[in-house]
This record gives sequence, C-alpha cells and structure tokens, in this order.
Amino acid sequence: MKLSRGQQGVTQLTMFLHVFFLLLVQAWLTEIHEYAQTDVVIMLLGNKADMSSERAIRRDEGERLAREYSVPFMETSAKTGVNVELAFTAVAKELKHRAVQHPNEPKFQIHEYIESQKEKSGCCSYF
Ligand SMILES: Nc1nc2c(ncn2[C@@H]2O[C@H](COP(=O)(O)OP(=O)(O)OP(=O)(O)O)[C@@H](O)[C@H]2O)c(=O)[nH]1
Repeated sequence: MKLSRGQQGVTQLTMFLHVFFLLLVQAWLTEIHEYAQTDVVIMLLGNKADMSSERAIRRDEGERLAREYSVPFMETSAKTGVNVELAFTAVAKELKHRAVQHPNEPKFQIHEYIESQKEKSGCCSYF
C-alpha cells in the first residue's frame, strides 16, 4: 500500500510522539527514583483506557516500563472511571500501613491489592 505524503507525515509524527512519550515516562520515573524521598509511593497509570485504539503508549509498553522500574501499573479512564478510585485507594492504603504498621501485622502488598481489586473490563495492572 502506498501512502500519500500527508499520510506519511501523520505516521512519522505518530511514531515520533510514541518514542517521545516513552522517553518522557522513563525520564520521569528515573527522576523520581533519583530525587524523591526513598519512601515515596510511585504508581504508573495509563489513562484514557477507553480510547484504546488512539493511545500513545500501548498497555504492554506500560507494563514493561512498570516492570523495569518496579512500580505498579494500571490502566485507568477518567471518562468511564475505571480503576480511578482504586489508584487512589491503593496509594492511601500503602501510606496508612507504612504510618501505622504493627510488628505482627503482615506487610501491605500494594501489587497484590491492585491485582485483587482492579476492574477486569479490558483493563489491567502489572507488577
Ligand atoms: N476519553 C477520555 N478523555 C480523557 C480522559 N482523561 C482526560 N480526557 C480528556 O482529554 C483532554 C485532555 O485532558 P487533560 O486532563 O487536560 O490532560 P492533558 O495532560 O493536559 O492532555 P493530554 O495530553 O491529552 O492527556 C480533555 O478533553 C479531557 O476531558 C480519559 O480517561 N478518557
């Protein structure tokens, strides 16, 4: 199939933005690891999950980044609300457990919590 110059331009721009966004997320995660306090809670969210065909970063790429930086990953949608509450609840629970951890209590596992609570409707989480 032969693409017109306009189509080629759009394809090149899409590829450029794709690489740009991936590098941007990597840079953010690197900076957080480098400069934030060691006890900071980091979570990678892929928003606009309802627009799966138009996403800038694919789910498997989000999962790969999350694995690389050892952070939980979920896809969310501000439009449908999928996994939005869970993202906040998971971070809140992690912070609460850190603040009031009792010696005999098992450590709160944010990844397991997300796995058990996430909405399955075409969405995901990964650690
Ligand atoms: N369909 C859909 N639209 C969204 C979602 N989240 C935000 N938007 C819309 O995307 C547009 C940009 O949203 P902003 O919150 O301003 O985000 P931004 O970071 O400034 O811009 P983006 O690069 O588009 O994310 C607005 O029109 C929002 O209503 C989502 O989960 N699903």
